[in-house]
Amino acid sequence: MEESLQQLSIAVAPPTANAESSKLRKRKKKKSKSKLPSSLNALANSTSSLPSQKCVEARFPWKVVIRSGRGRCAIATRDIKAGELIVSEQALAFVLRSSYRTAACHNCCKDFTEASTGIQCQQCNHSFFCEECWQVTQNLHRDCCPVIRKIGDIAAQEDCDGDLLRLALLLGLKRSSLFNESSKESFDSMGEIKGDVLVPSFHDAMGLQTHRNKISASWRSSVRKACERLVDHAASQISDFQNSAEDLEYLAALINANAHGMGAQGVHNTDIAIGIFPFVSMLNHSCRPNCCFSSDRNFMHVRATHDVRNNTELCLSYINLYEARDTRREQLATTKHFDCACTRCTEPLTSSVDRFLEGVVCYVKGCSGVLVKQPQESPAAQPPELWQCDTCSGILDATLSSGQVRPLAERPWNLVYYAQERLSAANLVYKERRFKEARKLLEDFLLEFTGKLHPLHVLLFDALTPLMNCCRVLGDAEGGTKVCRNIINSLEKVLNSPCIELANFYLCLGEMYSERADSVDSSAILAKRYKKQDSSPHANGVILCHEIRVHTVVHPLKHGRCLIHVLGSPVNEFT
Ligand SMILES: C[S@@+](CC[C@H](N)C(=O)[O-])C[C@H]1O[C@@H](n2cnc3c(N)ncnc32)[C@H](O)[C@@H]1O
Repeated sequence: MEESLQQLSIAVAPPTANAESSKLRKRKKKKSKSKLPSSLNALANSTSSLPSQKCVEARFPWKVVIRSGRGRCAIATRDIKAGELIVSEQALAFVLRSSYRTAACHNCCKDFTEASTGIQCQQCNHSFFCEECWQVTQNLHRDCCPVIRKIGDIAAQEDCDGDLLRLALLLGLKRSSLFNESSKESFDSMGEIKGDVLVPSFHDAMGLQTHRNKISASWRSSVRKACERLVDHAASQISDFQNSAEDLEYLAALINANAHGMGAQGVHNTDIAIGIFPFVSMLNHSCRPNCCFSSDRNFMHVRATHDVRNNTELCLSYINLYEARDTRREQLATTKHFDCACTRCTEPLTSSVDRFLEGVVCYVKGCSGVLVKQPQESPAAQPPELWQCDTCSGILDATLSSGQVRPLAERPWNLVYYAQERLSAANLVYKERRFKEARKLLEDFLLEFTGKLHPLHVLLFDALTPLMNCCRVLGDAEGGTKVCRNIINSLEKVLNSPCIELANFYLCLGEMYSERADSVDSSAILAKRYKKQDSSPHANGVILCHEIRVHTVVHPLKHGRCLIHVLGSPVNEFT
């Protein structure tokens, strides 16, 4: 889910499907007899059905079942091999993020290139289309274009996310078309399979979670005001706009709980758009997922990253997984409004890899264990905290004799605090693009805290990516390669490889080998070596793993490397 949406994170009043703005009510009396069909109301409150689930079962190896505490889940209906396609789905609706609105077509999400920059709508000035889409959608777009033009102002004045409002408007239009007799899409229309792709209907989105009762009051207030203004404007501009402010609020909450980022082709790690994919949304989150998703234009593809047994739940990750357990759980609770019940979050901390991510090296002489912070009764409790070693079982608190502990400044809670401060200072310099200084600060930070914090500690890990980038910007591809290898090493120990995070860093590694090969002109021998490394098992690992993400996207790989399908093989076999 997207950061800006998360910041707004949500609180939407329960939709009173029959409540509508007075203006719309008046308008409907005059213009339209249609009202929200009762069966649609029923779907909106249902958590038990996915209206078009027969389509899934007919084409893909999973079905939807309900599990207590997790709602609907996607369950494998046979053994699935790593790399197999779980689902391909066309977006029910999507919007380009405002900062990338010139990057791709607003109808099919195809990237623009230097040669073809897209046609800008001269009415709203916001939307861009490729030539093919402009031919077929310009009339449809003109209907909602005056409203789209207005959304920027409404969002700014009501302190609300414009992209969220645009997507809510598009979903609202889908909803209207369901019971608009003149529309081609009839109320009975259901999702369908076209070719190998699921094309959802609005029905399929209606049972999605919204967590409206858990949303903050400030979000509710700003989104509510923005939706009221949006509805007033839309009702005066769009014929048969059958949505009240409550309806749009409901859709905004649904978007916040379910929207997926969509990446730019050829640029890893960049979400240029957000979209709603009701079938993909059936997959719950796990901090140890067995599937991953990738987007290609306005399609989302999910693949298994591991072999999966029949009857096993299929899960994706909604968040960054190289985070401490508490941080992950807090992120999911505040931005997605649920308490994660995945296996990684519920296994005992003492035997989980999670203990290393916040662990401090044990102070007891001769012990190679890790001190783990013990759960406190109140999460807001102040230090001294209680830390216990996972190996010698030594307990560390403020009362420990001075012989056993390092100076006060190095007690775990102080140590972690100082490390955080130092890393934040270094990151500030990095963000100001003072790369030389930032590199020095990051290297000093690592020097000081390696050996004190556990080698897999998130703070040490978090220093590595900016350090690698500094090396690259400063032209030190060799230094960058070393740091990248450290990142991969930590990721492989912590995450359920192969996974997207690993794939991205393998790709970086391959790119850096390419850069090194290209930059070496004096020594043919060195260039040959780098080229060899570039096409080495490591680099193959990049391709094999990365392909999960870019399955249908041709990534600009150098030296004519081709994408090979060996997704079933764990990355380790290639390192
Ligand atoms: C995208 S939906 C997934 C489908 C959902 N279970 C349903 O019934 O529609 C995300 C929601 O599913 C539930 N969920 C997903 N992953 C979960 C997890 N690891 N633990 C508990 N609940 C989870 C939460 O309610 C979350 O807001």
